[in-house]
Amino acid sequence: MIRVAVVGAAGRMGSTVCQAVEEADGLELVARLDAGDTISAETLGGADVAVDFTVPTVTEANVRALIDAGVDVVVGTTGWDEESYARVREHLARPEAAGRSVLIAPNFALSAVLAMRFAALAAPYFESVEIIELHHPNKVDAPSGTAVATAQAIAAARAAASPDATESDPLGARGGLVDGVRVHAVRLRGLTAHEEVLLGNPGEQLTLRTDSFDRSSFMPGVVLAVREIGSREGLTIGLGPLINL
Ligand SMILES: NC(=O)C1=CN([C@@H]2O[C@H](COP(=O)(O)OP(=O)(O)OC[C@H]3O[C@@H](n4cnc5c(N)ncnc54)[C@H](OP(=O)(O)O)[C@@H]3O)[C@@H](O)[C@H]2O)C=CC1
Ligand SMILES: O=C(O)C1=N[C@H](C(=O)O)C[C@H](O)C1
Repeated sequence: MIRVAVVGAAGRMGSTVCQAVEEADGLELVARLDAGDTISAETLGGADVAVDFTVPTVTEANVRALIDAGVDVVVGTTGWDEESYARVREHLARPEAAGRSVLIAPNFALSAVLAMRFAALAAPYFESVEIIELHHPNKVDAPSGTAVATAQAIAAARAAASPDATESDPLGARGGLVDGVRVHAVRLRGLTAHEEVLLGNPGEQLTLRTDSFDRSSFMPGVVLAVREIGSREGLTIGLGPLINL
């Protein structure tokens, strides 16, 4: 039995994860922590693994506290970058953290993980590429962590910038640049989590689209990560390595 604590347990994702853990074979939910709770071996209730779905401003501090409390950590919270990954690697490399492992994934939905991979595969074959991410209006960060990861994967796969003759854009209507890739964020009531990658060539377009209509879409990936994290070492980024992608 893998004992699981959920941090951010009262949130949209945290509460869904609590339910998924309770329903999963071989997992036992032993602690629900949220804002205002202290992270310690005692409050984690004997957990082997903690799952963090909180907010970008606190997740790194939570991960350090969870490592110090002696648990492996699965993180879905966004807001990570190369510097914060490096700090977690350093924290894990200390002798006191021997045996501890952390997985941080911007998106646990299979359709999104595959869309990111497909976008990187397609990117070198197209002149233009732009990303549109669309989310519920309660989301606190933009662009989405998934859009950032998608743009980074595209930029790593192709050297060329998309052609763009825009000379005047006082309102920033052309979106933000992530590693040279344009990202546009939509916030709309009724949406959950969606992303389109538009790839254009003369006379043709490839559109890759992933839709999470419901937070249940993230649960198989979260449960897989909880089951696998104990057999991994150090920091794993993304769900890809767990599904041979
Ligand atoms: N990787 C993935 O597949 C997915 C990632 N996400 C990401 O997960 C994160 C959470 O999203 P969502 O559930 O919608 O957000 P919510 O705002 O619904 O949930 C966040 C929860 O964390 C709590 N919280 C705030 N600070 C702390 C703290 N210091 N310690 C413990 N809990 C705290 C909040 O409490 P309070 O409201 O009282 O502040 C809230 O209950 C976001 O970064 C989102 O982008 C979302 C979906 C999928
Ligand atoms: O806040 C959300 O809802 C989501 N956040 C993640 C992100 O920023 O990419 C994953 C998914 O898009 C849902």
